Order: sequence, then C-alpha cells, then structure tokens
Amino acid sequence: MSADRQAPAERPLLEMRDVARFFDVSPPWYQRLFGGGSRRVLRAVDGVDLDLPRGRTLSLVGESGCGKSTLARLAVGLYPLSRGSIRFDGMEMSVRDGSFAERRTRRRIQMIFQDPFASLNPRWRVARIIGEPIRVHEPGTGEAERRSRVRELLEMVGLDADAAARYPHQFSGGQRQRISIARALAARPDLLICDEPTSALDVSVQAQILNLMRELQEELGLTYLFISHDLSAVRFISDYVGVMYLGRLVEWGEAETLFRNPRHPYTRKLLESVPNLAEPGRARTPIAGEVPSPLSPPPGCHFNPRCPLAMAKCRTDTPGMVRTGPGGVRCFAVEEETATA
Ligand SMILES: Nc1ncnc2c1ncn2[C@@H]1O[C@H](COP(=O)(O)OP(=O)(O)OP(=O)(O)O)[C@@H](O)[C@H]1O
Repeated sequence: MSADRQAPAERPLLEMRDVARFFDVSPPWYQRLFGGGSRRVLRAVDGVDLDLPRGRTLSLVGESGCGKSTLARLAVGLYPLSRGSIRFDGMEMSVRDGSFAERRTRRRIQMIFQDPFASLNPRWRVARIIGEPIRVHEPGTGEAERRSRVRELLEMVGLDADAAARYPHQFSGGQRQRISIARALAARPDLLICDEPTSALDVSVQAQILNLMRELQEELGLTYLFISHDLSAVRFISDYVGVMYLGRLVEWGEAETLFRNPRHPYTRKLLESVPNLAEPGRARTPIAGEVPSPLSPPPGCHFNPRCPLAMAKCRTDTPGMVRTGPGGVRCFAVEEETATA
C-alpha cells in the first residue's frame, strides 16, 4: 500500500480512477468449442471516475444490471479491479499485500447489505454478531469492555441493551437492519457502503432507517456510498448522485442540481420514469426500449439506441466527461449545448 501527500482536508475520502471490472462469463463448453483465447467478457463496470468527499453521501442510481453493486464491491475490496485504481484516504487499495497497513485501512470501509436476515448469522446472538468485529479489529479489548461497547452500539442504532441476548430471527426487518448497522459501526469505519439498505423494508420503516443513517452521519462524521433504486430515498439522503448506464458513469453532480436540472438524456428519462419525482400532474413515462446486453453493448455512447438526441457520432464515438459545475456529463449533445452557450 502506498500513500501520497496531499492535505487530508481537501482530498476526497474515496477516489476512483478509470475503474473497471470485467467478468469472464464463457461457459466451459464455449472455450472447448472456440478455444481458450476466445472468451465472452461482460464489462460490468468500465472506466468509472468518481470522487467521494469526506462526511458526505454519494448515491449510485441506474437501471438493474448497470453495475452499481459491482462498483460498490470494488470499493470495499470484494472484487479485484480489472483496470484503474481506487484510493481510500490517499491509500492505493488495489495493492493487496496483506500488510497490517492494508488490513487497518480496509477495516475503515464497511458494507451494509439489502437483506439483513441473510447477512446476519442466524445461530449467533446479537452480542456475538456485533462483538465479532471488535474481537477481530481490536484484539486487545477485554470481555467486559466489549460487552459495554456492544451496549453502546445498540443504543446508537436505537435498540435496547437486552437485544444483545437475542437471535436475529427474534427481530423485525427494520430492527435487523439496525443490528447490521451496529455491526458495521463496531469496526469504527469512516466509509459505509450501503447496497440497497432499505429496499427489503416496509415504507414506514425505510424512512426510520434513512433518518437513523443521517443522524449517525452527523454524529460520527461518516461518509456513505449509497445504492438504491428508490430515487426518493436517494434524494433524501444524498449530497451527490452518480448515474450509471451499462457499466459507465454517464452523469454525476450535486443531488439537488441533478434532480432539478438533469443534463444527460438518460438521467432525464430515469427521473421522468418515477411518478413522485416527475413534476406533479405529469404522467410517468417509462424509458423506451430495453437495456442492451452488457455482453455486447452498442458502440459509441451505450445509450444511443434509446436516446432521443442521438447523433451520428453517438453511434461510433464514446463521449468524454464534460464538467458541469462540480459534476460532469458524458454526452455529445450536452457537450455541443455547453460549447454554444
Ligand atoms: N460475479 C459475477 N459474474 C458474472 N457477471 C456478473 C457478476 N456480478 C455481476 N455481474 C453482471 O454484471 C452486471 C452488473 O451487475 P450489478 O449487480 O453490478 O448491477 P446493479 O446495477 O447493481 O444491478 P441491480 O440493481 O439489479 O442490483 C450485470 O450484467 C450482472 O449480471
């Protein structure tokens, strides 16, 4: 792991540069038939540049299969990168040398999953579930101190101390997600990667969890990378939003600006497709056409077959990221609009 010198205050906590992750999805028979050199490669994430400032929330949105979860998993180190680099607090995370510095840095990135039931060990009491990260990351901690820290964490997420003696199945979905959050916090993270943390919950419970996340962010200075299909939740919780389409980031910017004035034709369509985000009284308009297969994405801008503004070059060339205020847009039409403005 290596760190470079830049004042920590100005440096984003997470910096992604040209991040890509490809999956080899050739079935064994395919290789037997066409040879080892001929492979079917799925470009789940392809060339994403993104900065996440400290203490802020950046959400990733986009239709199913656009690469949000893969990008989140790359950030937490669950997959190796196929290309590019990820820096966390100035540390290059693609170098996996198993060193103490690497382990200490990885502890500072924790993940919360969509289904709290599947991600909690059903045979462990809550005390052990939340106590385990403390045992792993702070091995010098005594039993009494660990128990007291578990109680403190339960209180932080709004659960009574007697929850410690119970098993995950004895809790509701919302309470289980609180336990998952407490477990993540037990590792004293700076960055929480939240992959659809509320989508398995009832609507009223979703709001409680989002409020809790905001309170914890304020209290602990946490940074969130938040993934959700629920654009209302995204609008509520985000400082920044990144829009993905077929493995690429097509637009990003400050949340309110992006929701009020989306620039990329795909972002516009995505927002129009959500009833309560579209202007009141305006009908919901689903995005026309199917998302192309990530195994053979269209050349040029991936969105061109569905785009109302597509020009000839959109079918052959890939647009670069044009800066718009603190964000950016990858679109030739926006590029021309900006150049003539
Ligand atoms: N381990 C894997 N092996 C092969 N393909 C994968 C793997 N993980 C993801 N993919 C593929 O990569 C693409 C992006 O998937 P990903 O789960 O990142 O999308 P997503 O935007 O999070 O979707 P969703 O919103 O449905 O969770 C999809 O086409 C998916 O099928």
